[in-house]
Amino acid sequence: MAAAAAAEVEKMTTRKKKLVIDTDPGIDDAMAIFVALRSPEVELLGLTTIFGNVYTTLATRNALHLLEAVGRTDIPVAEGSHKATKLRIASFVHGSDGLGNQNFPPPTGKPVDQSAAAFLVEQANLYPGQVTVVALGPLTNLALAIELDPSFPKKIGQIVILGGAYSVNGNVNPAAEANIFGDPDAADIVFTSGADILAVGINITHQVVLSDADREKLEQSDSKYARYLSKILGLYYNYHRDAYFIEGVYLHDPATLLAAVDPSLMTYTEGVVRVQTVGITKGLTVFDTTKKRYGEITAWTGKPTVKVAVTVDAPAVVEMIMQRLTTDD
Ligand SMILES: O=c1[nH]cnc2c1ncn2[C@@H]1O[C@H](CO)[C@@H](O)[C@H]1O
Repeated sequence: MAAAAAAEVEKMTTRKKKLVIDTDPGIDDAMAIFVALRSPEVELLGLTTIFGNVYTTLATRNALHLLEAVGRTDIPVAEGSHKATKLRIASFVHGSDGLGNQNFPPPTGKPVDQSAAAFLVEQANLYPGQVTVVALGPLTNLALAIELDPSFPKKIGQIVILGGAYSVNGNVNPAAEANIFGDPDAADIVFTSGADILAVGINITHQVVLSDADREKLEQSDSKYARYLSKILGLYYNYHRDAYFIEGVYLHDPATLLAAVDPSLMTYTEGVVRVQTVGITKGLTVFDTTKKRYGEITAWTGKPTVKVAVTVDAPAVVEMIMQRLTTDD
């Protein structure tokens, strides 16, 4: 009996985290996908695609291409929604092909015959409470999954969101961060859905910088992941130099992926997040720390709380990313 219990404990502690990455690849998305593939703690169930850095069709093509580039065609790709209210594509950050204007040949594989939202609902039903979705683009697919199955928020294990700018300016405009701005209505649905949510904003990811020295190390590494990334990083570096006046690039997506793998890399505070969906502050994430009892009912009152990252061990995150990308399987 004791042995059986011990075996069960062993199974629990060695069980890999089941992840689905909802992604708009994207240069830092490529890094995040590769870090996931190099993470022994992770079982990658699939990729779902979304517009943002590129249109959804290209996101699907790039997701398939990235998996082919590193020999992981065993991982399914489900294509996501093509539409938000108004599409804004960040080709100025990632290039018109989304992968540093390298114009790679088209992938040979195809997405599964199922929408991203249906794939997400299916995985949540297959492994209730065990699937973590790492959402690296606008939250349209997740909002559609909730529409498809209102019990999705309770069945999904956790949703780790790269999205929002908490007490700092946005990166689209002073109000809004790109992923939330991409579909603010979807974001508000997801944030107030009651799912177990961990949000990582650009107040965190702007602390996680890949320096020029790190880039050189990547270039010197002969891991297939580092070799691939070295090809596509140039444009992303140029963008950061021009837009942010920094030598280095922000590791938004891989940092968020690692928060899903090891939440102890960040600290969090809990409260209610609502998203502004109209006007000049469209896409603004407004966080109520629930520290004050307001005199009247507000749009935040009684809404489910989420965890928002407030600090990050940035050197540890960068080191983990570098370690995983500069070694091979
Ligand atoms: O200046 C920008 N405008 C639009 N998108 C950006 C910018 N910088 C980075 N990203 C992309 O949006 C997410 C983080 O907000 C990341 O996925 C990043 O690749």
